[in-house]
Amino acid sequence: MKVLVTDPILPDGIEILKKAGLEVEERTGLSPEELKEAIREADGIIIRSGTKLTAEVIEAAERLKVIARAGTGLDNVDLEAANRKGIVVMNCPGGNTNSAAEHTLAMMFALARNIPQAMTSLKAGRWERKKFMGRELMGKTLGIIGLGRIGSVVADRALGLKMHVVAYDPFVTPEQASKMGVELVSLDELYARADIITLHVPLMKETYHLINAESFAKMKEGVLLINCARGGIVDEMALYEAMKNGKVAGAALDVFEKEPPDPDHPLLKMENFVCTPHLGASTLEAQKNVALAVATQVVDFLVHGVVRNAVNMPSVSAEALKILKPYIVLAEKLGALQAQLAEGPVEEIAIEYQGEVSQLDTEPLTVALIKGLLSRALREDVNYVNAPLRARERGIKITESKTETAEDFLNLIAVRIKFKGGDNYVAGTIFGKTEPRIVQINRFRLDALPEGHMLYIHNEDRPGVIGLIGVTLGEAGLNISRMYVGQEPEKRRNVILLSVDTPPDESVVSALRNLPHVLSVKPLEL
Ligand SMILES: NC(=O)c1ccc[n+]([C@@H]2O[C@H](COP(=O)([O-])OP(=O)(O)OC[C@H]3O[C@@H](n4cnc5c(N)ncnc54)[C@H](O)[C@@H]3O)[C@@H](O)[C@H]2O)c1
Ligand SMILES: O=C(O)CC[C@@H](O)C(=O)O
Repeated sequence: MKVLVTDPILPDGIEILKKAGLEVEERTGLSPEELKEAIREADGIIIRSGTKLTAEVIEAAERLKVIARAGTGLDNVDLEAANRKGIVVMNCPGGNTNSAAEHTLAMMFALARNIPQAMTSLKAGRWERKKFMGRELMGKTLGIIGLGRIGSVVADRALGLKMHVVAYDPFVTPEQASKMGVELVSLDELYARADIITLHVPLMKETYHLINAESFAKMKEGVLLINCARGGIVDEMALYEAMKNGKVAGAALDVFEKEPPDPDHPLLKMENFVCTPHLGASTLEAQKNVALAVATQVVDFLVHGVVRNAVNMPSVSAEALKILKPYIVLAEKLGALQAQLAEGPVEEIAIEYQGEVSQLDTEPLTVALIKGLLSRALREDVNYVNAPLRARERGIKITESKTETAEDFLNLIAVRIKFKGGDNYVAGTIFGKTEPRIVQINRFRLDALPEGHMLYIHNEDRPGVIGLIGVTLGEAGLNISRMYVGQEPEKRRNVILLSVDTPPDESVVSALRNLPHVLSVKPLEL
C-alpha cells in the first residue's frame, strides 16, 4: 500500500511507515493538478496545513482509505467529500497543543512589550526607549475564546503570570472552567472585560469572522488581539479598521484567511501588528510528536485496521478492538441477515444491546450493523465511515437501547427492523469470547453459526419434508454442512436454517420451493 506525504513531516514518522512495509511517496509543494494525479493511486495521504484536499482532489482518488492530518485543524479537508467516498479522516490532536499555547504566550509578550518593533528599530540603528513603552501582563484580564486543549493550556500559563482569566466556550461547563481557575462568561462579557483576547476555536461555519466590526465595537479601548488558531476566524479588514482607529492597540496573527497573505495586505503595513507565518506548531518537539503520532495512526489503520482519532467514524483503540471485534462481526452479520429477510425498503432499525455487550462502547457495533444492512443494497458504496450518513440519506430511523441483563444469554444483540409492509426480529450472541451465533429469527429460536451460504426455509410440519429437501440439495450436488430446525407448534410450521458448501443457484431454490409442504425458501449469504 502506498502513502503519499504532501507536507513536510520529520523523518522519524517516515521511518515508521516504511518499517511497516508501506511504500512512501514524499511530494511537497504540489499544484492542485499535480495533487490530483499523485493522490489517484494512494491508499493513504498525510498532510499538514499546506495541502488543500478539496472535493475535486478527493474525487480523483481511486483507492484512498485514509486522510491523516499531522496536526489538529482539518479545515483544509473537504470532510463531506471524504464521507461520501468512505475515506477515514483522522488528525493528531494534542501533539502540538503545548507548542501552539507557548506561541500564543510569545505573541502576548511580543505585543505587550513591543519586542518585534523595538528590535527592528534598534537593528535600524535607532535607540527609541520612550517609543516602546510596554505594559505588564500581571493583573490584566485575558479573555480566551475556545477553552479546549490549547485554550486551557494558555489559561494555565496565564494564571501562572498572575493574570485574571475569563473564557467563552459554549461547550464547557462553569464547573469545568472553574476547576481550571477560569471564569466562564458570555461572549459579550468577555469583550467588555478582557484587556487581551486570544482565540482558540476551530474554523467552522459558526466561527467564520466570529471577530468582526460588531465584536470590535464591544471590546475595551486599547485591547490586544491574538489569533494562533485559524485564519478566517478574524475579519482581517475589520481588524485593520479597528487598529487604525485605535480601538485595538495591537494584534498578533499566526494565521491568515489566505496563506500566505498577499504582500500588500494592509495589516502587514501596521507597526503595532505582529505576525508569524503559521508557526504555532513549528517546534521540534511538536513536529516529532505529530510525525510519530500520524505515522503510527496510519500504520495502525492501513496495516492492522485499528482506527484512532478519526473525526468521521468511531475510534477504537487496539485493546478495545480486541474485545469489540467479535461483536462487530456479529452486528454486521445481523444487519446483513435483516437486509436479506426484509421484504420491502427498510424504514426503521431498533437495536437493543443486552447483558455484557451493553457495558461496551456500542457505537462501532451500531455502525457495523448499519453497514451490514445497507451493503446488500449499496455494495461498495457503503463502509464504516459513511454507513450512518447513507442510512440518514435514505430516511431510515435508527434507535439504540441498552439493558444490563439478557435473559438466557450473557450478551445479546437484538435487532428489530420495520420495512414497508412488515417487521422482522433477529438476535445474536457471542459464545465463549469470539463465536457469533444467531439465536432467534422472529419467534424461531435456534443456535446457528452465521457464515457462508445458507437457506432459510418455512414448511408445513409434516413427515418427510426434511428428507425431500436433503434429496433435492443432494441431487444438485450441494452438501449440507449444518442444519437447524425449529417448530412453530400453534401453526404446525417448521423453520429450517441450513448451511451449504456452495451457493445454491436459482434452479435449486425453485426446485425447493416446488416441493410439497414447502411454504417459502430464501437463500442467504452471511
Ligand atoms: N497555529 C497553529 O499552528 C496551530 C496549532 C495547533 C492548533 N491550531 C488551531 O487551534 C485551534 C484550537 O485547537 P485545540 O486543539 O485547542 O482544539 P479543541 O477542539 O481542543 O478546542 C476548541 C474549543 O473551541 C470550542 N468552541 C467551538 N466552537 C466555539 C464557539 N463558537 N465559540 C467558542 N468556543 C467554541 C470547543 O468547545 C473547544 O473547547 C484549532 O483551530 C486548531 O486548528 C493552530
Ligand atoms: O501543520 C502545521 O504546522 C500547523 C498545524 C496546526 O495549524 C494544527 O492545526 O495542528
